[in-house]
Amino acid sequence: MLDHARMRVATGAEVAGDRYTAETLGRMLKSHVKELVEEPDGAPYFGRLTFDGTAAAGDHQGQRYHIGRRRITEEQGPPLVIDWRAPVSSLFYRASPGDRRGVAVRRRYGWTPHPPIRLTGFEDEHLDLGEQLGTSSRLLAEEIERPRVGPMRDIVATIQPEQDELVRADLDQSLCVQGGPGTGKTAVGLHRAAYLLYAHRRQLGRTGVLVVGPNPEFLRYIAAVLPALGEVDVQQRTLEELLSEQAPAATDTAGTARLKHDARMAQVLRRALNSLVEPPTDDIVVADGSLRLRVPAAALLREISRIRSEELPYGVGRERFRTRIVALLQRRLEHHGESPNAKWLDRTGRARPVVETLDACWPKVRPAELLTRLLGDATFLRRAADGVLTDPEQAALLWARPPRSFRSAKWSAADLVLLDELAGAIDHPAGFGHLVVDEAQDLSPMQCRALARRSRHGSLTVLGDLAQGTSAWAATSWRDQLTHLGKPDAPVTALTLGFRVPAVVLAYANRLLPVLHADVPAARSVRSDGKLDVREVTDLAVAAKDRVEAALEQEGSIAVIAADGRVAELGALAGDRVTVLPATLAKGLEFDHVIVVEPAEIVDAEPRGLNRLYVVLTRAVSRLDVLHITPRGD
Ligand SMILES: Nc1ncnc2c1ncn2[C@@H]1O[C@H](COP(=O)(O)OP(=O)(O)OP(=O)(O)O)[C@@H](O)[C@H]1O
Repeated sequence: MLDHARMRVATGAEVAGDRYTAETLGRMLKSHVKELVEEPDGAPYFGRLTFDGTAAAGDHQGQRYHIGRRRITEEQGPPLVIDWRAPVSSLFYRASPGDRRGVAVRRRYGWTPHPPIRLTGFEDEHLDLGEQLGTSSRLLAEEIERPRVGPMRDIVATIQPEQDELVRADLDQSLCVQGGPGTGKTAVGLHRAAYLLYAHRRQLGRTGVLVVGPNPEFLRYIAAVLPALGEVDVQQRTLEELLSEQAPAATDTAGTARLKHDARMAQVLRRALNSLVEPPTDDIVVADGSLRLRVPAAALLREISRIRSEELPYGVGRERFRTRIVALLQRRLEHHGESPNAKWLDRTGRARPVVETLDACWPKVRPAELLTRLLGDATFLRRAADGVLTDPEQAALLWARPPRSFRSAKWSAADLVLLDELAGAIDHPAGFGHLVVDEAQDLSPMQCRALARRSRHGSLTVLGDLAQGTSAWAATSWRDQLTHLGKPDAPVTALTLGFRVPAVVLAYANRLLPVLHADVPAARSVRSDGKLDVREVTDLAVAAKDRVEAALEQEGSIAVIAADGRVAELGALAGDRVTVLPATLAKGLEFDHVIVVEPAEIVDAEPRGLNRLYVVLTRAVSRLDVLHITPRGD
């Protein structure tokens, strides 16, 4: 393919007609070559389907196809390798002896994990003879047991049938995946993004796909998956990055933050906005040549109430009001036997009396301006919050020392969410065609609304685990969370097969489940390997050092995870393969060997500390060491 593409660059330059066409064509061909050259050095294919000659095989009777990350073609003839996302490839993931649709043999290929890429073996399933390996596939086991070095990898070669169903769900289908630790939620979400881009390239090229993750560390870990699948145009952001370019410059107390994240705040903000709309005090009079066109205040008031009943975004309402005023003036003009043109309409919309009425009755407003007023002016807040927030709640919202102007206001993280709500109530933000939301159990109702606004005309893939909820507002029901996300009817599917955490480690962590206040099915591991070592020690730092040294004798990544307050003291253990990680940043990550230092401290550090511990204990791919001084039951 590369040779052909290069040749085309050469001939293209010679044969193209005028200079402009030649240049455009040349650029196009060159970027194609660049794309091919930059293709990550991966296995050219990972699977093969052999169809039988029966009618069930349909168009594929007697055919044999190789399946890979990308389609590979020669200049002519059928493709040598079919894209894993093509319709026929779904049989590679889903065909079974009971429902084989003409597939006689499924073959999986194994390759060396690093360049130079060499084929190491293959594995056949004769579906026509009733063979099915399922999760006992040796190549699947090798793939999931392979040491984790560097960033997260794609799973195209081993996507499981229940994962594939989620990956290939229709674009207009929003869905929610409740999955225990390591069941592949993140992997499914990323592969779904890649699949949707393949199946709806044009539509999504226009509207965009966005992946939202909990923090920058997590995004760095997953960043390479989509590019490895050839998709470089997906935006991957934290919610904070999505909502605001500014970083928070103030902090709220826990209680105030919680209140600001409460869904009732949306109502308060909406009421504050609406309270800016005032009835007109005077008629509008516009001079037009010798005519004086008048619209009575009563008519203006009627228009205002009509527009308000439509519940448009505030800014759209203001423009609608302008249009209606102009229409009323136009009617007066026509009354005098004149018919106005577009220029007249435009000019009148900007005429001083019209703008004055508009500014008086439906003033322009900036989110920061309004929020400053709301948090700084007890009377204004009371008007907006009366009957929605209690008196103590209102008092908790008010700034102790209001800033001089909205320009010098210092916003907390929660304030930035409120500002986004206001911006969205003034004018709808641009949305995405599809949004993948990871760790969605941790989103507050107000954060959910921010995402709902951005997917009004698109669909959502919502991923999470109620048992791993650690925020103060963590969800306890997916139905409620989906309602805040604007997709109340999205089906919730559970994934329970764990691909990361070995059975012995998962069984240990799952003992926490009954106290996590989450009604979720326990995950069970497909991995029987792995090691768990729980030790009572006398000196945590010395013990941690000792465990790190032992861990370094084996292959793979190592993480020392401790309560945030203890991390500094362990910092010196960090090294080439060793990460020292505060418990609050462990979410979504994975390491071959995890050393947890003093679980009791992790639990005590925050209100949902037990859930945090559950997250921390389930980061291990192969080995988990738990070091503790404090005896705590088990
Ligand atoms: N079908 C599969 N084949 C091979 N590996 C898989 C498969 N599904 C998931 N994995 C691997 O299992 C690990 C866990 O997957 P992932 O991080 O997507 O799980 P998760 O459900 O998001 O976990 P958590 O909730 O703990 O963050 C990853 O390394 C992923 O590549």
